[in-house]
Amino acid sequence: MLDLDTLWGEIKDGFQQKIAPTAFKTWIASAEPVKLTNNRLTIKLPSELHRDYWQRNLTQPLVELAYEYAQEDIQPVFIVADNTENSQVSTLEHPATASAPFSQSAKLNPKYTFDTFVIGKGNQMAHAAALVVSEEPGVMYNPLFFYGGVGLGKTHLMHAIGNKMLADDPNAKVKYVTSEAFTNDFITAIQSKTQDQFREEYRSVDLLLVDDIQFFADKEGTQEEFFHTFNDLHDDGKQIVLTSDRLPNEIPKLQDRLVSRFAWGLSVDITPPDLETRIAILRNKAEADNIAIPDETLSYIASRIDSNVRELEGALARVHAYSKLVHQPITTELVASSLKSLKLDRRSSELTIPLIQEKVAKYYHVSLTDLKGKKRIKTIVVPRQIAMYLSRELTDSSLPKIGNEFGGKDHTTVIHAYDKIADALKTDSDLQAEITNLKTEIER
Ligand SMILES: Nc1ncnc2c1ncn2[C@@H]1O[C@H](COP(=O)(O)OP(=O)(O)OP(=O)(O)O)[C@@H](O)[C@H]1O
Repeated sequence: MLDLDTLWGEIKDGFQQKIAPTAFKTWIASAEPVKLTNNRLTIKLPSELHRDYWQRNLTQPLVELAYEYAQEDIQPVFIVADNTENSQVSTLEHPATASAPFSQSAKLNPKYTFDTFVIGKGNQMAHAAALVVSEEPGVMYNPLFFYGGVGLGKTHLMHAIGNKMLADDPNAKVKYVTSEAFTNDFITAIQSKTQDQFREEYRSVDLLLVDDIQFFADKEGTQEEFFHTFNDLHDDGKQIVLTSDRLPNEIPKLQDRLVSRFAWGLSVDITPPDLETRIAILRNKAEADNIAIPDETLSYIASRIDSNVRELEGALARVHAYSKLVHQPITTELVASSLKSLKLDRRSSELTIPLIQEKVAKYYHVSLTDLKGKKRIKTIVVPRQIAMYLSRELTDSSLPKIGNEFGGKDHTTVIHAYDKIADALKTDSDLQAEITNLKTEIER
């Protein structure tokens, strides 16, 4: 009589011999055997994307492995765990085309690989999609669109795709840009009349990675150019990967035709890591940087910092620096005092009103002059009030000083702005999220 656990154990062992560790971690370790009746093996998978991958690539090996062990024909049945409501899959297929030998132009961070990425609930699907795309670029999910809050690993995954593709084929042409760099390149091309070179550069790649495309908002000309770049690459079956802090249809002033094209592939969100994942990320990082730190102290840091991974890594680096400074090993007490004192130092010395103004202006796509000016248009007034609010929250500056920094406004204007935002924050969840994002950006 075949027993579920033993059979699954054998199948897992078999896969471990057959496929690479990253693939094993992504596809096999995340699968859960549920039952075995009449030689039908029910397997629960974390998402539809995982199910598609199993059906396409792993079913046959599974049947063979099961037969090797049990001498029986086992038929797998896949069910999907119910946690994929945020993802939109469309299965437009495009044949992959052979890549030409181009010179490499990617500026990828070599540390951002699949191996150094910790998989958790909030990023499991994004990670799996990234792996599929790196293995078969231009075939399944094109474009692949990652969205989510700051510092959650979107850029990391994007680079991991590029790094994997180059490891598999060093001649592949991979280009990584932020949307701002794309815009700047485009403007330079117009100014220097080198549009042809610009097009050649962007339309001859095998993989185009564009980070933070929310900054395309309002830039008509750039969007037009990007539309054509996108079409050319997509028509040629070249892979495009995009990231943004929100879904395409939530990006203000993003042309409808871009929004609809971005929906052709797969959009997948990344949500903040849970406690276990945060601890695992910290442990990996501590090991990679040779930092000796007890488990309970790792848990303490992970429980204190829950917003984003960049902050988590920053905290570990600060604690490490502090322990060297005071010549003491890292303990929970040391961490508590170092996080506290460093936070206070930072508050008084680095957080200035101009820094807050710069970040707020960038976030809402308004100019610094307008932010500090007198225009009464809503799209400028609200960011101005938010910048005043944050100046009062995050610095020790007096009301008159804040008013002064905003083009010589009266302190009553600052009080009014502060109250308005504080009031709206009680009920407006969008505003709450924006303020949280901004604080993270400012305190980064
Ligand atoms: N799951 C993870 N495992 C390991 N490291 C991670 C993970 N998620 C994020 N990181 C690390 O956190 C840092 C921030 O990640 P990243 O820059 O990719 O964030 P992002 O989502 O692109 O943020 P932004 O919107 O600000 O561009 C990086 O150093 C990255 O390596």
